[in-house]
Amino acid sequence: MTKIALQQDRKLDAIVLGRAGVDLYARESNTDMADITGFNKFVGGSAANIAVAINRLGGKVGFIGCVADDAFGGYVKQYMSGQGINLDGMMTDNSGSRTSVAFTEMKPSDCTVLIYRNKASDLTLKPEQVSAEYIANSKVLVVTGTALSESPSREATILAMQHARRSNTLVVLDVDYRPYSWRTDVDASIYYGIAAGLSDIVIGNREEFDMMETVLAPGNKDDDATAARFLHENTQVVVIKAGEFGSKVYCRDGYKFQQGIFRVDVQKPFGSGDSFAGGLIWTLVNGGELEDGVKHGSAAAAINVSGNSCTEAMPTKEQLFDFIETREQSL
Ligand SMILES: Nc1ncnc2c1ncn2[C@@H]1O[C@H](COP(=O)(O)OP(=O)(O)O)[C@@H](O)[C@H]1O
Ligand SMILES: O=C(O)C[C@@H](O)[C@H](O)C(=O)COP(=O)(O)O
Repeated sequence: MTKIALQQDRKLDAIVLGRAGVDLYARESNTDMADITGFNKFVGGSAANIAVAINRLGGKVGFIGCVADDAFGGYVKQYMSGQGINLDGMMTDNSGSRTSVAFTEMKPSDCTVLIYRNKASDLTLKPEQVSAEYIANSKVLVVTGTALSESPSREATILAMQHARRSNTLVVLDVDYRPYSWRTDVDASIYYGIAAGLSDIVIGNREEFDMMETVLAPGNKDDDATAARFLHENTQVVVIKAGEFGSKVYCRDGYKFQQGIFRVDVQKPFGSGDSFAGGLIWTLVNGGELEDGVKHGSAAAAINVSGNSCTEAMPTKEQLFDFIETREQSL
């Protein structure tokens, strides 16, 4: 079994950096966007989803990001602080930017998600708004990679990672690659390469690692070779997710293992990656083994894809353990 060394004497378990926005989920299931008659409103955005996932399991969570100075920004902050998430690192931008908004169909597969991110507020985060002291108060800094796609958020994100390294705060990179956010895959692979080198743990799916290998190993599809390539500089663990095929985990000392999925009745495919990261990180900050973390992440993801949203479908600790126990008993 593998333990990840963490600083224990910290006020926060994890700070998540990236976007928090509004998710509007179709009221009707299995209906095309053109025929949907209305949407239900939730807080979403990859980083907010991960923050809520860790918080719902019982972790103490902070956030670094930015929303617009408008009603949607107010709604996002009200929801997150209402959940008990510390928002000392959450900025409000009044330059005319807009809080990120996603509209989704509700289908088990081939599900359209339209994300409105013109002049997105989260990408206005500035280096001078990132506090070294705040990050030094947390066991883990979780970076969601879309924050690297544009300046000044890109510089703010790299600075946050450098602060974390200096204060022995464990750095986790969730690749969170949204192709339309980037000019080219070459640009993306360069900045993701820098961020991966600053990270202790890198979590991504095959397509995301393909993008990160654009320059160094174009066309590579071999997970073992990918892991070997990324297990350098500060990186101790590489997690390669594969949706319904589960995930593979590689450690710096050569140890590797796989985790399968928990089969459920899927309502929508999105939210899986964010709940997976939440379950994994929550386990590690509580001193759990990496193998248990990946199992908890997989279970949290299965619960989430069978739910009606991302944030509100994140499980509590009791729901997570009940789910795992029930599934294992029925094997
Ligand atoms: N249909 C599914 N049923 C159960 N678990 C799933 C399903 N899809 C994904 N998962 C779980 O969520 C994890 C992350 O999902 P994946 O789709 O690979 O991430 P991402 O959304 O970042 O691409 C998977 O490794 C798996 O454990
Ligand atoms: O990430 C977003 O901006 C919107 C999310 O909340 C959204 O619902 C989503 O697509 C999450 O998907 P995931 O990255 O597959 O977990």
